[in-house]
Amino acid sequence: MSAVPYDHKQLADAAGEIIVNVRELAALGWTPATSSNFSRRLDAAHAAITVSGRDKGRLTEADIMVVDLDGRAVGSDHRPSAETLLHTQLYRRDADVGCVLHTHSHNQTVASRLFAGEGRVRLEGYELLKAFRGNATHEAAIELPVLANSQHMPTLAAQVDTLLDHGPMWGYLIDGHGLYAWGRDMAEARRHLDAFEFLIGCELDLRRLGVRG
Ligand SMILES: CSCCC(=O)C(=O)COP(=O)(O)O
Ligand SMILES: [Zn+2]
Repeated sequence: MSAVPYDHKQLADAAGEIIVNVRELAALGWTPATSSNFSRRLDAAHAAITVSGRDKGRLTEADIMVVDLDGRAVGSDHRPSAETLLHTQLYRRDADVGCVLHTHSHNQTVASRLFAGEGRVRLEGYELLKAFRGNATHEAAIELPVLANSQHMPTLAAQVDTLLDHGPMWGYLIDGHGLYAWGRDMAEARRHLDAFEFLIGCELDLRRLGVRG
């Protein structure tokens, strides 16, 4: 058995994929001021995740580390993301989850404030709803939950667990904070993240135009 219980090639591949994708997200302005965190499953017991506090627009391999699914660092002295539990809970719960992306875009943050009272953003009537796994038609509605912010990750994780008990979902907002989105792999997680961002932007514009709200 090797000294570290995960495949180094898999880690290098995952780190490369995270770096390329997060660079794009940072260029869009979705990761301001070192915010946001990103992870990819490595195997049944490990995930690669961003080191806490790093500038997500300038990630290198040294900014990606390995955690077990209890969020403990594996083979590294660095501190994993302060929000690691919100990643590992999804990997633990569903073997199909392969990638978790968390961003703090302007739209996500404004929408989280605007819709916190309702506890959700209802997304309905958009062709782009087909971007979400399992949604074959624009006629289906998606409810994007908005959770109260907390610095206590077990509190947030417990709320997410309760939501997931009620059916599949691909993301949630945290009030005044940002968006979590996930998928089977990086491509699917990106598609979900991009679709949420676009649809949230549409809902905000409709309110600015006085069409809704
Ligand atoms: C400066 S952003 C505050 C923490 C946060 O919300 C975040 O997404 C980044 O935390 P991390 O520990 O993953 O760098
Ligand atoms: Zn955050």
